[in-house]
Amino acid sequence: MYPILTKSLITCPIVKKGEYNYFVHPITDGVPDIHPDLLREIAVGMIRLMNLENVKYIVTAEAMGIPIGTVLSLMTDIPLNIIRKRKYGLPGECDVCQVTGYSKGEMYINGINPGDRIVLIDDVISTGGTMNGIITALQLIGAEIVDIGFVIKKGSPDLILPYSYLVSIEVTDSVRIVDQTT
Ligand SMILES: O=P(O)(O)OC[C@H]1O[C@H](OP(=O)(O)OP(=O)(O)O)[C@H](O)[C@@H]1O
Ligand SMILES: Nc1nc2[nH]cnc2c(=O)[nH]1
Repeated sequence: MYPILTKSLITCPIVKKGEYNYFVHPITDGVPDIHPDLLREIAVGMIRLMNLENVKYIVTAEAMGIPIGTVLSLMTDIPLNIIRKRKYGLPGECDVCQVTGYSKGEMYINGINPGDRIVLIDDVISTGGTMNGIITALQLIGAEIVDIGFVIKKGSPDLILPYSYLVSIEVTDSVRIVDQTT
């Protein structure tokens, strides 16, 4: 179903971050480079998969949600809202606590208002820590989360809302494809 994405995953390197098996891939790291045919395959797949009806923003997290979010925005004409790792101190700025399998930090939401219909997208979900923090903050703001989509599901994340993905993987000393959406 996603031949370019699956081939790129099977061949990508793994590095250790402590005990965490971290796969290094064009879409999740920009390394070694991002090919347009891979971006196109992913964007078409995500547009087919997601409900984008009357959506005000495609919302994604800095940094690696940005390439996919940009392509989706260009293809759908829906504006992109980026949750940043930089604090601006603007009125209404909302803090997000981010915990992943290998890092902890803060992210900041600007420009989303109560009642806004939004979709959330990201390159990968692993523990679900990043997206659960984002969902909780957006629910506090009062945004309407219409749909959530990832390119890659790694392992068995625990997310507080339903979501879809293109390809599911397990990562040990290599990447194994578990399933793909059709
Ligand atoms: O489900 P989780 O365990 O939370 O992991 C998923 C998050 O990890 C990556 O971001 P990262 O914080 O590495 O930042 P980057 O996009 O700047 O590389 C990825 O872009 C997701 O946002
Ligand atoms: N590139 C990359 N990003 C991640 N985000 C969460 N887990 C991973 C991983 O294994 N690789």
